[in-house]
Amino acid sequence: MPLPHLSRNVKSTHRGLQTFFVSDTIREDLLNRTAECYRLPPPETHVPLEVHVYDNLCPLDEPAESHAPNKIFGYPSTCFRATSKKDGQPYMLRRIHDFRLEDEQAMSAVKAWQHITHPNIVSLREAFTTKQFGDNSLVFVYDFHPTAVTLLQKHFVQDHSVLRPESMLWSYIAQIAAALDTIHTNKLAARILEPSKILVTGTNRIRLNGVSILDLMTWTHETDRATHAPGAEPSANAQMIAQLQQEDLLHFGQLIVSLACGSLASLHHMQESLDLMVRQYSPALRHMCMYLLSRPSPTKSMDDVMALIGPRILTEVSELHLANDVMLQNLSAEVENGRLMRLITALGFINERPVLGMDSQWSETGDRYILKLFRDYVFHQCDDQGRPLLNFAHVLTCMNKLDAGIDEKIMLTSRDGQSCLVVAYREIKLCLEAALAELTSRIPN
Ligand SMILES: Nc1ncnc2c1ncn2[C@@H]1O[C@H](COP(=O)(O)OP(=O)(O)OP(=O)(O)O)[C@@H](O)[C@H]1O
Repeated sequence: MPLPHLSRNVKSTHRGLQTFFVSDTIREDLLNRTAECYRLPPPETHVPLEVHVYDNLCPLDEPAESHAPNKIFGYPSTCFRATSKKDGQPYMLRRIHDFRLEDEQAMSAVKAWQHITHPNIVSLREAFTTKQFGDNSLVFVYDFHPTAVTLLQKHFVQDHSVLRPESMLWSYIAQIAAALDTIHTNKLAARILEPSKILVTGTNRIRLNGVSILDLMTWTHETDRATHAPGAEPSANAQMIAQLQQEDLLHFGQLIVSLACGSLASLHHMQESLDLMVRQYSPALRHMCMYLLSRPSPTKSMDDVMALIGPRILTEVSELHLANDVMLQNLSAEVENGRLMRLITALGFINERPVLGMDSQWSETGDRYILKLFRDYVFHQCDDQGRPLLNFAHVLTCMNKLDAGIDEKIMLTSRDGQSCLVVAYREIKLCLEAALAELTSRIPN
């Protein structure tokens, strides 16, 4: 019988430990993510103890001397990781400083975004106003993606242009297009497609960050008031959305050009940048950018963009399936380990238990004696010279066989070497179940 997650052609003693566990890269990534969720703020950081239903605030931005207005929002903005007191989960709080929301009705602008769940959009949870920062602040709450960096941090911090692999660009394009398609279908516009407002996690997974902020902020400004006001012409709002969607397509094109040329300055000399793209990339990529950068028109839409991406979406889908297979493989190894952990715990409950009821010999007698010898057989093996053998593969193989309760027999020897027992894993499994049942029956109600 093939044992779970053990290769059939390799001797158990020759298999590396990594066969039995989640891969080092994935483990390290997950550990870093967990650490990031619990990272403490640097000493002397002044943050409120709690804001609305969130506490444990930890700043995510670099410490700044002063809070200059953010270029995108027009107001200073700072980001925090914080823990929700409602569900204990970490969230990302974006505070817009010193922003007075004139009309609570403006909050309706975030409602439409709260319903959007998309793998390439950072989900918006809620927005609220607060005085807990000592001013009138507006706060947007998003999902927290530990260890995320922005596209700006990942691709534009160096002071020289670096060309990007085309496959990576198409992957970004497919993901951004998927996000925009959902946004536009929901009669909304992203409005912000800036490298500093796109998050990257893992290898190349990206998410649009900061959705809804401009919708809410401009709602309170005179420009939007008329279109959102009760009784306003519905077509006025639809027109405005259509215009903002066209701007999304332009910004999308600019983003690709700057990524392809490896510099934000490339947008200041567009013709030169497009010429560079002709030399370095496929005609399809340039064609895509030309379409996105073309003059807005009622017929220009995400549908056409999707058609232009065409077969490259299949590459993206295949890559995702492959990544999913790897994850599933890693997950199954960990599920096996969880199962074995339960068996080892059961042995721990029984072995060396000093007393059960009035019986001080319980763990040394009957079925339990076999379990004690089995424990020695699994964990306390020595070589000919009596030196300890720490063979993980042996432990896992034994525990897998015990779990399966197979008929294979093994020889168990007492510590003094005076007695030997030949028992099948099936019998050891029965002993374990019986001893555990006896322990369970003693648990007070
Ligand atoms: N939802 C999130 N989950 C995890 N980290 C986030 C999230 N949103 C932002 N961050 C991190 O917080 C930091 C600040 O984000 P922000 O959007 O302010 O970027 P920025 O580069 O400081 O841009 P700006 O100059 O516009 O303030 C970034 O390092 C970013 O990676």
